[in-house]
Amino acid sequence: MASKKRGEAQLQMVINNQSLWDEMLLNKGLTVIDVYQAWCGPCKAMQTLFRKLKNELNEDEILHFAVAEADSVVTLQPFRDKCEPVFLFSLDGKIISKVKGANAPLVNEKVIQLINEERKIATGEMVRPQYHEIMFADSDTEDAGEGQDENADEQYTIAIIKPDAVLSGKAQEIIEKITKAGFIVEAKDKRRLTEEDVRDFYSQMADQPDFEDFVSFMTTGISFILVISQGNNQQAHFEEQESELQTQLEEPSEDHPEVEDTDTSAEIKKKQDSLEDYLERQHISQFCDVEDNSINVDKFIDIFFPDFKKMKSMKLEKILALIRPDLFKENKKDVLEIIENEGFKILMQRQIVLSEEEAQMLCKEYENEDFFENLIENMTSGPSLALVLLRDNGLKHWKDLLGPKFVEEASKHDPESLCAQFAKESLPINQLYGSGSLEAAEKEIQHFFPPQSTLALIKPHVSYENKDDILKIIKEAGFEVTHMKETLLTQELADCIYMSIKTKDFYKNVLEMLFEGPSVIMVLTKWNAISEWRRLMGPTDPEEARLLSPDSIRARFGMSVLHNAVHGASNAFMAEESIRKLFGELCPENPEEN
Ligand SMILES: Nc1ncnc2c1ncn2[C@@H]1O[C@H](COP(=O)(O)OP(=O)(O)OP(=O)(O)O)[C@@H](O)[C@H]1O
Repeated sequence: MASKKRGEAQLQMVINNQSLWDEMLLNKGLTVIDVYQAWCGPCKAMQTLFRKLKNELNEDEILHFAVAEADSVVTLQPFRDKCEPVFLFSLDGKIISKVKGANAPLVNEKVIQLINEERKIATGEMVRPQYHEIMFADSDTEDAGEGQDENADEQYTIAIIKPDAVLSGKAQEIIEKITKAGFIVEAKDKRRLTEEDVRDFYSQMADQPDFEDFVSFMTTGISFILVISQGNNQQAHFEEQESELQTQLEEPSEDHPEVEDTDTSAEIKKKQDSLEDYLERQHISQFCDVEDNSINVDKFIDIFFPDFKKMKSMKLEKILALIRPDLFKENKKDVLEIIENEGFKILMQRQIVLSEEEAQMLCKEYENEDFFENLIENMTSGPSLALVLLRDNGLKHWKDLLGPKFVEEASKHDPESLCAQFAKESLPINQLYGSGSLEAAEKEIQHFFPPQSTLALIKPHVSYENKDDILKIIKEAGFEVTHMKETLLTQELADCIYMSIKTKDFYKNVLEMLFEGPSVIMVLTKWNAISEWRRLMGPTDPEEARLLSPDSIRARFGMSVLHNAVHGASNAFMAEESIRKLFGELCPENPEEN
């Protein structure tokens, strides 16, 4: 599609959406992918190496090269906004290795080694190794150079919250404490443990006299089983914990008799690293048992979460969620808080009174129920809140959180589910809705949040110094930078962008300002993009912006009415006209209504 990439197309396939990414994974043999950012483009320097490898190895069947824009592919989300190029190696449908930075010798060596292996596998000289898929950690602190199998780096702990804590409603509190301390709950399940599970997990206690009683206690009720990782932000909690521990040192109590005066900062640091120690300090270790021996952890992950590795590699999923009218009216804040605490990012939200058709579409599964008519009436009676949620494994997590569809079942078997917690008399079903599948989610999001494109411009006076800051703000606001180029505008282009002020006295000043240097011209896409971008820009006059909208771009980077940092199309007609003029046939038309 983008003509600037036409010259590269022969060497590198262009991946600019998730389905092309998924298709690429089906490539036979090895694919080397240059993951790039829209504003800096693919790594030109490495293309020389790729061309050389392509010619010298002469293995077009099993050696492919690709460029993938981090912003357009959901899987590549962890690489967004990173300045350094990243090269991924895809083999046999898995990303098995990663090289950070334009490290030509390392990439060269890896390609040659992997192609040699492929050749041997093809001739039967060697068996295909079990490749481990690497995880894409969103971390700036990883070493530059070769990325490793990040699975090997992940240290997991299994925690079991016992039935008595679940029964007394303490489980959620414990999980909240753990996450607040900076640990990450990677997977969570509620289940009644079998006798075999308990004997296996607690095998070290098997010779204790009351072990049989313990087994029967553990198997009588529901436990919570968690896979926990350390998380990068634990350091942020370190100071808090350190001061807590220092207080304990200063005021020894019966609860902490073992803490000695000689406890140093290093010792404290060691303590904050262990979940077990943390639970002990919080006096909740009697409710939650921990296993952190890596061999056992691996074994129990396979037993309790057979899909865990698959789940980890599933990456981010976008779903549509809906808070039905009664719940929206009464408990909107509580629900939104839970959504955020559960690690969902709210990408878009919109208050909407559903049409009858829309209500029927979302309630199709109940169409044969007695209460269907009542349900549709209820759903169209007032505003609902539609949300686009993003999270690792989002579809399943949202379903688990909602719990059963019917209130009766939820209250009986899953009282902690949102269905039970937020039940209302008006409906026998869950007050919250979630997409049934990823395919349904895509359609529903498209329906409720149709994407719109607008033209945006970073004016010359800030295009050099503040471009990156402004782009960061744009991305954080959820815009997709669909197209971008840096150019010195001609009068013809300026006339098109500013057609509505061409007759104004100050237009000559506007032209002068535009000719001061290159502008960054972009197509920004998201739901409601035209008005959202104008809101993000702020009022025309930066002085007014600083008063009325201090976080806006013009408030932060504008100097005067003329030098006010950014421009945005005022309406759909202007957006379409100027996009067509500046980017030609590249951009699809906006939907009728947005
Ligand atoms: N009185 C003025 N004197 C000088 N320049 C002005 C004046 N009014 C507007 N401008 C400039 O002309 C641009 C276009 O004016 P318009 O009235 O369309 O404002 P806007 O819609 O807020 O801004 P934009 O169209 O750039 O997004 C403004 O961004 C500003 O730089």
